[in-house]
Amino acid sequence: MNFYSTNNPEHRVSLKEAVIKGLAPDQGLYMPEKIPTLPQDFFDKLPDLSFQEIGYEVITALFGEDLSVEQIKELVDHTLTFDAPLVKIEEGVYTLELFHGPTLAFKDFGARFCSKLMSILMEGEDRQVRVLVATSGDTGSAVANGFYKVPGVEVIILYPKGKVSELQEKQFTTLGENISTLEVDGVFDDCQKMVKEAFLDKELNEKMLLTSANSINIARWIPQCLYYFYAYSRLPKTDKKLAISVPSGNFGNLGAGILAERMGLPIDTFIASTNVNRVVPNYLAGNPFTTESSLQTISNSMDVGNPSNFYRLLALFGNDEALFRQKVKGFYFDDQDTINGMKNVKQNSNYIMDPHGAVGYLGLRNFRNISPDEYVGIFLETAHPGKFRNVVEEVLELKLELPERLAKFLEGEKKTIALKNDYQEFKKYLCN
Ligand SMILES: Cc1ncc(COP(=O)(O)O)c(C=O)c1O
Ligand SMILES: N[C@@H](CCOP(=O)(O)O)C(=O)O
Repeated sequence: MNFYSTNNPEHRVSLKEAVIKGLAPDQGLYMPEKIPTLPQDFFDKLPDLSFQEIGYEVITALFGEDLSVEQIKELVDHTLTFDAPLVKIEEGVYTLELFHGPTLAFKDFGARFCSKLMSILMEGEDRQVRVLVATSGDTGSAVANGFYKVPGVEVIILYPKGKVSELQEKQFTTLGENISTLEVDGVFDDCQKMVKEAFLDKELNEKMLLTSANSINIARWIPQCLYYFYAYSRLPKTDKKLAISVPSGNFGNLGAGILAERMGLPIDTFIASTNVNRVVPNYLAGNPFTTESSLQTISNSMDVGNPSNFYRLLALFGNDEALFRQKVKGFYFDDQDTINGMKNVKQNSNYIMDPHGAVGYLGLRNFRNISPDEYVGIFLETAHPGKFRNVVEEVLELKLELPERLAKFLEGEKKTIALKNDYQEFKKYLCN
């Protein structure tokens, strides 16, 4: 299958080119030229399939023309090595825990898939690839982990100084080897802008092979649709309509959910839940889409004012804005709302949410307040609360037990390079 650019549907490239380039030359995002619909018998048998079996079928439908059966099996088996349990929080409300992977965040699914797919596509080539990543916290750690010590790959992570949690920072600045990190004097959107500029810099691209492991890259974005199928498969049988709330920043995760729905998964409504970086909820409320400088919040990984995936969301609805606004509802919450949500759920359900999951929970609660009996809802819990332990411990007045694989990062020594918020400085770094 070929992939087109959201900026120009005539511009089409192969799977390999879309993955290796990451971003289209016209700055558009690559999209599958056709979205396959899965057959009804796949949906009928979903509850009986394992996560991996679901993965084989979905990935075959999307990449079956380009990859062999063995390659698809290798990819899915490498990605789905941990579970994503669906946990009941209260009547009609479930959370899908996406934090059981190596770095305890949902990005682990996409990062593992991306690194394996790149190695499959680059097999037999002796070119060195440089993977550039902009992160507000979790992408950096997941990608660093997913590509750690992978031969022929160098990863360079840009992150905003002082705006990621202590544990997130430790997870990507302490590894060394093929992972380098740049601490940028700016916000996440500045990091993202510099990375995108590098992909479009002709001079730079003549000297080196650059690619992305952010959700702009289809190899990071598409596999995120797998756990929506899995969530649906594990939901107790119900006649109610399904609403899924996605705590969002760069909107790759929500986009992957919409992709699953376009492939036939019966999700009635999506809820785009954000912190005060509310450009998408503003748009969904009927305003024109505008970007803003990002604001710092306690759900820091969602502090994005210029979400990369906005035009991909629109493309998934055939650029039909009315349909987009009908299918996706937006809500935003400030830090005090988030704190109250975390406290209420701990008190009423004895469940500890991280601040991002809490924003997802609140979006679902607001939506269900409108018509509670019609819907069953799932909100995505996108990171382990321990990654944001300072916030969680203070809000809930408790001491969190850190999983061992998280605690061990605290022992490592942070190694990073300070970088001005200036593209020329970044380019100089890359050329040295
Ligand atoms: C914990 C957490 N929740 C939510 C998000 C938002 O996801 P997306 O950027 O796909 O909207 C992120 C960052 O991507 C994250 O790290
Ligand atoms: N919230 C993200 C920002 C980058 O998102 P991505 O999905 O486009 O990689 C982060 O955790 O870094």
